[in-house]
Amino acid sequence: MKKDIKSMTLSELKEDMAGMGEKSFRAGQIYEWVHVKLVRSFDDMTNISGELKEKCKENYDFTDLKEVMVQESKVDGTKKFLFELWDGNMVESVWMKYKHGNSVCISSQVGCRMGCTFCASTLDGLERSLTSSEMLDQIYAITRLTGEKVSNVVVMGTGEPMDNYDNVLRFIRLLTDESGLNISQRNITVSTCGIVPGMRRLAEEKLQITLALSLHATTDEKRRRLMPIANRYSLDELIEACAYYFEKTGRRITFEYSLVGGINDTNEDARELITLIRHLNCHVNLIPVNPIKERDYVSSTHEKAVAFKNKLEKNGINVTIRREMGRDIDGACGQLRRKVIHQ
Ligand SMILES: C[S@@+](CC[C@H](N)C(=O)[O-])C[C@H]1O[C@@H](n2cnc3c(N)ncnc32)[C@H](O)[C@@H]1O
Ligand code: SF4
Repeated sequence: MKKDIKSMTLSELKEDMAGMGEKSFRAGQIYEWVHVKLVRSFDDMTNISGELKEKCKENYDFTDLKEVMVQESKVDGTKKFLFELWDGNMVESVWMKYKHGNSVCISSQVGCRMGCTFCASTLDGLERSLTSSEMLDQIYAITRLTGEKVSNVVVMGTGEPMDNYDNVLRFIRLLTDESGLNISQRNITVSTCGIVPGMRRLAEEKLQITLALSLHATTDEKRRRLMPIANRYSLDELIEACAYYFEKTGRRITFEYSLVGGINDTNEDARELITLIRHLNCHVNLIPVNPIKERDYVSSTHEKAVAFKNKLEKNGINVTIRREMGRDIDGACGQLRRKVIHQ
């Protein structure tokens, strides 16, 4: 079986080159073509001999994505890309322009098996996990297509990163490698629905990335109604895992809280949330839920969202209402892919 060259570290590639009787600087050249110059095939590597290119083609797969569709928001310029993978599966990625730089939201799996009731990504279950190279490809393709540098990456598209732990970790190491795109760890956020062993394992890696926890409810009972994963891990365990992440990394936790009208946006919910997290070094991101047509959840009103935010703020909690990016372009992740595969 061929190896996936884009998922290999520079030292792994050096070892391989030595095994092929090549000089080690060749590994550096190839790595630069792949991860800095972002070429799409061995044939584009102009300083590599024909003979070595052939050897590489025999030994390695070179992943690439096919752009299927782009939607551009007329409101804020956000672009949503639908890409086709080598096996015909599709993934979505989103490009957002902020004052501090360009951010890309990538998918980590094709579909998801976590079953959160408000999420379009899980409606068809999990197809498969993405390789590290397929996660990098989303960023590399968007960089080529927009002609602009990406400075921030959020693993918040379709999929549960902790359900694909090893590939996600390798992806982060490659993305932050100084011989590659060299994106700062501090500019990377990984969002999880709350798989406690994965969160603790990530804490042990002592990376400087931000861990975002999709909380969405303040009691176990309410959370179980929204997110099946809450049957496996209690809020107490989750909060302890968050404290552990901070203890190991010094990075404050982000709590994602999608406001669903009449479900989790009351005054009482705000009070319970304060009690739950006030002892933690954290930030809360309130996200008015993006309704999907398969479910009858509605977004909280703007007034409710502001009242919720004010209550948290008065109690000393850092909080923002997330700017809704690209609502006019099938904003909730997983919607565009479903629209295309079910048409
Ligand atoms: C799609 S998930 C992917 C990362 C990870 N699986 C998780 O749940 O955190 C990213 C974020 O989008 C949120 N989300 C999913 N569906 C949404 C919707 N319809 N409206 C608003 N947020 C949504 C999730 O709760 C989560 O906070
Ligand atoms: S919110 Fe995250 S974990 Fe839940 S179904 Fe969607 S992608 Fe999966």
